[in-house]
Amino acid sequence: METIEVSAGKKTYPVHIGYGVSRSLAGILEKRFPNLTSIMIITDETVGKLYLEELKQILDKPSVYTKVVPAGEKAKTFAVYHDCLSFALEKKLDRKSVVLAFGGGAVGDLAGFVASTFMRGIPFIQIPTTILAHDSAVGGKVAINHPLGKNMIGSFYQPEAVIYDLNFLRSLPQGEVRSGFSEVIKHALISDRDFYHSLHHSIRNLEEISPEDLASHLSSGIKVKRDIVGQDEKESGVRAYLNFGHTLGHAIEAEAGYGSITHGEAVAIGMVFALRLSIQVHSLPFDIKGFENWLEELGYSTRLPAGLTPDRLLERMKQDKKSLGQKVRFVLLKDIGQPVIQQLDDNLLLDSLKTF
Ligand SMILES: NC(=O)c1ccc[n+]([C@@H]2O[C@H](COP(=O)([O-])OP(=O)(O)OC[C@H]3O[C@@H](n4cnc5c(N)ncnc54)[C@H](O)[C@@H]3O)[C@@H](O)[C@H]2O)c1
Ligand SMILES: O=C(O)C(=O)C[C@@H](O)[C@H](O)[C@H](O)COP(=O)(O)O
Ligand SMILES: [Zn+2]
Repeated sequence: METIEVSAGKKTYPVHIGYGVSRSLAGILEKRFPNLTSIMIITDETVGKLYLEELKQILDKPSVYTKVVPAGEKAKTFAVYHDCLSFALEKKLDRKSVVLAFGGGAVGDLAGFVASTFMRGIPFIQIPTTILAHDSAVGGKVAINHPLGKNMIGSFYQPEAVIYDLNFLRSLPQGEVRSGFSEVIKHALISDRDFYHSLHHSIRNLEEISPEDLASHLSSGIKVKRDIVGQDEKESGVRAYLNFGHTLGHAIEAEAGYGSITHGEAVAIGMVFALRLSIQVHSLPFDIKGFENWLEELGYSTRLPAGLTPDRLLERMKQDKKSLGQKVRFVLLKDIGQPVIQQLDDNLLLDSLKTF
């Protein structure tokens, strides 16, 4: 097991990562919350079926209530958010209660937003169960979607701890492995040439990553995130680098319909697009063809899904949270590990989308 300390704003919390770390949950709760009154687990239908009993046995406590929400992006809606708050009120949660976010990034984002707003904020713990959640469980961005844009309703609200038991990852379907790994690639591209090259050279098949290598890649990704969030909790500057690939990625998710393409697969397409722009605008020295071939070998699509038009995607990108005055701001790379944020002209974006 490894523990990575994350400092964000005034708060520092541990990320415990390793195979079997969830066994320490009861001890962590007792130590951190001596006056705990009740626990609300928020999980989704899939994770609930697979692992809820196991989690409850580890907790072995009275006053544990479970709210099961739909799997995937369907959880990140106003209706489900409302249901969770009603459930918390019905179960008489109070300010000494704790929310446990047990699932992937969708559950983590929803549960964190519930915790951040219930009684103006009660503590929560992230217990991530996907590869992607090495990213989503750390750093305190919590949100639900709006039909007009991804993660538009949310807050910055840090968890008390992240307990990342990699044993839960064993049941992930291949598409979710791929989705999650896209954020690992993102963390490598924005931070460190060696990290990126080690992924590129060693991974030819996502099904064949050894448990040790997986733990090491996830830990490296978390450290990239820790370093950035430690400098800029609320995205007034460098935190935007974590949005590499997301300007187009989020536009694709919203335009295609939330859940019709996974977050990571949309981000992979967004990264290819951002890298192509980086070559054009900053003469980024990068073998884009080699990168695209590698992604395709791993099963990613590197082009826009059918039916999405450049005009509509540009309109979506103008609604991105990084945009200012309807001017799209992109994260580009000057080199691997050297991200920059840059306003781009609408015509350049439209032309690039048309030929993408
Ligand atoms: N807050 C952040 O910083 C941040 C960062 C990245 C992504 N996100 C958000 O995270 C979400 C994507 O996260 P995700 O990919 O984890 O999605 P997810 O939570 O939707 O999980 C993906 C699918 O895998 C299933 N699943 C989860 N754990 C499983 C397991 N152990 N075994 C089998 N199936 C399992 C889920 O039921 C779901 O169907 C998006 O909404 C994205 O916007 C947030
Ligand atoms: O933590 C961040 O900051 C990120 O941008 C991480 C992203 O991977 C993640 O998808 C995040 O939810 C996007 O944030 P948003 O502010 O663009 O909604
Ligand atoms: Zn993301």
